[in-house]
Amino acid sequence: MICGAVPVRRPRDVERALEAPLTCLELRLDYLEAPLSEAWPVLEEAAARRTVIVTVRRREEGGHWRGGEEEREALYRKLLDLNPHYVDVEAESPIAPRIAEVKGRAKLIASRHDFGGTPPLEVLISWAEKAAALGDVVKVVTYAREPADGLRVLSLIGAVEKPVVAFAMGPAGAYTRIAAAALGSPIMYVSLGEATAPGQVAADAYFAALTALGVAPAGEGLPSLREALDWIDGGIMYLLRKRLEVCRDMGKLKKAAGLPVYDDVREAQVLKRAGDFKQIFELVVQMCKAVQLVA
Ligand SMILES: O=C1C[C@@](O)(C(=O)O)C[C@@H](O)[C@@H]1O
Repeated sequence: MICGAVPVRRPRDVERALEAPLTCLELRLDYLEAPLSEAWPVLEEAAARRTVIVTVRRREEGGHWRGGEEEREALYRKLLDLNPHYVDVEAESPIAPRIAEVKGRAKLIASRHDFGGTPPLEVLISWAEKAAALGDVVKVVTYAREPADGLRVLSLIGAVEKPVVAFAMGPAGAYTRIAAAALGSPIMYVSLGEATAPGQVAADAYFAALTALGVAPAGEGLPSLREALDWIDGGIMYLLRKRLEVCRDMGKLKKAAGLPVYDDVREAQVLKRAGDFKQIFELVVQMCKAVQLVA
């Protein structure tokens, strides 16, 4: 399940997230600035229309919560009135066992986040075991200082009885966001604009990567095929935005070197390579020339 991580400061943040072609949203209420009463209607709408994870991430684990623990627990208890599919609480926090008692039908994601690094494997396993004793789903997310750190975190997937979400944050851990999906991690987090963690990949980029690797959804029937199209369209839009960024950089270099924007020979090569997509690429080339002109 690919989950859009939403920093919920005000109702509009949730309204925008509901426009994304994602079936799952993580509502990060530790960011909340508006009164809860003002956000409540759209939170109810989100819980009715999407698979929703609610969480109020504490500061010690990279969250934006600035209040006290009593207030945080009260907010969690109120959020459970939304009947969310999941509630995510840090396994280490004193409130976790109490939330586990009152969670109702919501599944508890017992989580552990280390934004400072990635501990030795035995420590990671102890975190996963503690979380498995408390929650329905285990989540361990650390920061990779080097690529090898990610391998230790990924090894938690399948290491305990409960489903495990495990990957590493940061540039060195980026590959684990793909590998974890391939290894069967049940929930993966993507950004819908503002990332909620270092190394978090934009939804469209994630679609492109998983589709390219054959890890995109391939179910039966129209809904699954429509989801696959959403993923492919997202990947196409991501790569087109990337192409425009490269063209803007090219425009700056050409201007500095006194070179013309238009290069007919290069343009002919691109359109020849486009084959059956020549008409589409004629428009793409026009867009890319336009951004070079104003670079
Ligand atoms: O735990 C996670 C994963 C995450 O930290 C990430 O790295 O994408 C983003 C958080 O919002 C979420 O609660």
